[in-house]
Amino acid sequence: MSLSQQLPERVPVVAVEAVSCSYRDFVAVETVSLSVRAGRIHALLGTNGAGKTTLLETIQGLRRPASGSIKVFGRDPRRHRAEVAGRTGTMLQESGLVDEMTVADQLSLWRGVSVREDSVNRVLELVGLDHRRRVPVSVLSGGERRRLDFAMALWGDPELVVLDEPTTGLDPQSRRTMWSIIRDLNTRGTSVLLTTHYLEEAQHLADSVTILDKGRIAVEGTMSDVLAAIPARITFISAASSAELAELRSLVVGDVAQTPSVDTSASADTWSVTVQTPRLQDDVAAVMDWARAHALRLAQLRCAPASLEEVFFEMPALAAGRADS
Ligand SMILES: Nc1ncnc2c1ncn2[C@@H]1O[C@H](COP(=O)(O)OP(=O)(O)OP(=O)(O)O)[C@@H](O)[C@H]1O
Repeated sequence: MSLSQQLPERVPVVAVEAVSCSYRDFVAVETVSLSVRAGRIHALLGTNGAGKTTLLETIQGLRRPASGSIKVFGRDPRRHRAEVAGRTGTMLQESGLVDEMTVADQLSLWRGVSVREDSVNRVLELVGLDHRRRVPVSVLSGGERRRLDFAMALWGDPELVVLDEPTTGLDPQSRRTMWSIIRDLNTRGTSVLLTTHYLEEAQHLADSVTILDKGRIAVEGTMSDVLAAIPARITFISAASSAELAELRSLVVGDVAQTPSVDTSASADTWSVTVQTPRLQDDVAAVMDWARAHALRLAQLRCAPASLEEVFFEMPALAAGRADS
């Protein structure tokens, strides 16, 4: 069990309260609060320039917030920089790799700098770079450099891992490998704070999420609550009559939209039907009962909760809802 797991559940590993950060008179982050609970993965998302990197750097004690409070492991990360850094593995967007060194020498150098013990072989195997150990860093591909950065962040099994766009530049297979390493870490109790522009990545990995827009929180909550803010969808193609579709409207909780089907394999007079619903399970049951009662075939039937991508595109409306509440 890691030390962060020993923190009482109510004490977050990272606690950011009403933090604002400025570059001279430009406010990059405005009264943002978030927390990373022990053993959980939190995703910090946002448009370009939303303030994610500024906030991550401030959480690591590299910048002083203009106002608000930050605690990491219950400590001020600026005043207790060495202690916090000793328990945190960090992967920033810009790495501090030395091009002239071999991959293995780079990690040996890291061993000398880090307060955590580990072996070069273990971390190279973990990130799938063991076959590149003798080549200079300068010849690594962009994706391989990211993996070496990742290896340094994982050095010595830190309690908290902070990842700033960890999979940018990785091919889809390497991205999946990194996801599985992050999931494994998390299963062992490591807490993770990550930023990413890949919404599928955040949805796949994170337990909770904060979405920033121009330095302010637009959306926040557990992943399931955030996804539940947008209606789920049931879609199908059917040759239902107008009367049958009218009946469907009366049976489901959600809204029913119908358009003439563009499915060339379907016969004429078929409809593409979309049910947008806040209660997916109830409405799936209602749709199936309705189809059975009328002996209707539902072609291309799909049921899916909202994706984080849809949440992202609905962000202005969701942010307005937050402001009103
Ligand atoms: N050193 C700096 N001086 C002045 N402004 C800065 C500085 N660094 C960042 N900014 C500005 O602060 C805002 C937030 O930048 P930040 O890098 O934190 O955003 P981000 O969300 O990480 O963006 P991206 O997704 O593009 O990496 C941006 O408008 C950026 O131009």
